[in-house]
Order: sequence, then structure tokens, then C-alpha cells
Amino acid sequence: MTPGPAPAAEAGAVDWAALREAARDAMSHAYVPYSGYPVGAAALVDDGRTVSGCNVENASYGLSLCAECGLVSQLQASGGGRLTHFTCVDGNGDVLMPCGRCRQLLYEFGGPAMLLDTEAGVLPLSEMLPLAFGPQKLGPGKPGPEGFGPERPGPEKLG
Ligand SMILES: O=c1ccn([C@H]2C[C@H](O)[C@@H](CO)O2)c(=O)[nH]1
Repeated sequence: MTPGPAPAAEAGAVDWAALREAARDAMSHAYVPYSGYPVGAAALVDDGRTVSGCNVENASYGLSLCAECGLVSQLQASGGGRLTHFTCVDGNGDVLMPCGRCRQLLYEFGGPAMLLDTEAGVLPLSEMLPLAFGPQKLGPGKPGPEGFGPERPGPEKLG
């Protein structure tokens, strides 16, 4: 995790090349003895942090963790917040589309407006996960763009 504001420029222009570089760096740490297919993901958080993750496989194949799993874990462990811009790369460092399950993971923390780096350009997540199921379906007061604040679920509300 890197503190903000880089690579998001102060003025709002986002440095996608720097974000892809962060994803490539994460990809270089992937643990992929079974598929041999490393993946790295990186995203900007609404406070300017950059979070990233790599895939981590397991001898029990189905337990393997996608790069996006590591990314959202780092997001939450480093203070939470909302994902605003996301990219994912394969072992060649080329843009990779997140798998379906990971689009749902990203939706939880970025919502429909999160911008995604795709083979067809930068698109909102709403175009990559249309008609999504999300926190809003579970009623008012659930996490979302307006839901982060005093009502945000935290340790004080557990147990
Ligand atoms: O969005 C994706 C898609 C695939 N993988 C990983 C899972 C597995 O380790 C490898 C091959 O499927 O790629 C990710 O990390 N993210």
C-alpha cells in the first residue's frame, strides 16, 4: 500500500500508466505454482492511496485467491475506503479483465461508478457487471458511496 496522492494527480487526472505499473509490481509477487499464470491488480482509493494484490494459489486448487482478493483485503486492512480506479494485468503486464467473481468483489468496494481499465478502454464497472446485485439490495444503511461514514460497519459494531 502506498499513501496518496500519487499516482492520482491532485487535479483529478489519473495516471493509468503508473497504476498499471503498480499492478505489474504486484504481479511479480504472484504465487502460481499450479497455473503458472501470474496476475496483479492495483487500484486507487478515494483518499489517494494505492492498493494492490497478486494471486496466491493453493494445492487445493479451488482455494486459490485471485489478485483482486488480495487487493480488497489490503484495502480494508489499510483503512478501508472506496475504490475509484482499478487495473489488472497478466504475466506479460497486459491489461486483463477481472473474472466474474472478482467483478462482484470490486462492486462491493467501488460500486457501479468505479472506473475499470479494459481492453476496450476505461469503462465504469456498471458496464462490466450490469444489473448487479450489491449492498443496496439489502436495504438502507448498507455500504456504498453514501454509506461510508458514521454508519460504516466497524469493529465497534461487531459482536
Ligand atoms: O480476475 C482474475 C482471473 C484469474 N486470476 C488468477 C486465478 C488463478 O490463480 C490464475 C489462473 O486462473 O489467474 C486472478 O487472479 N484474477
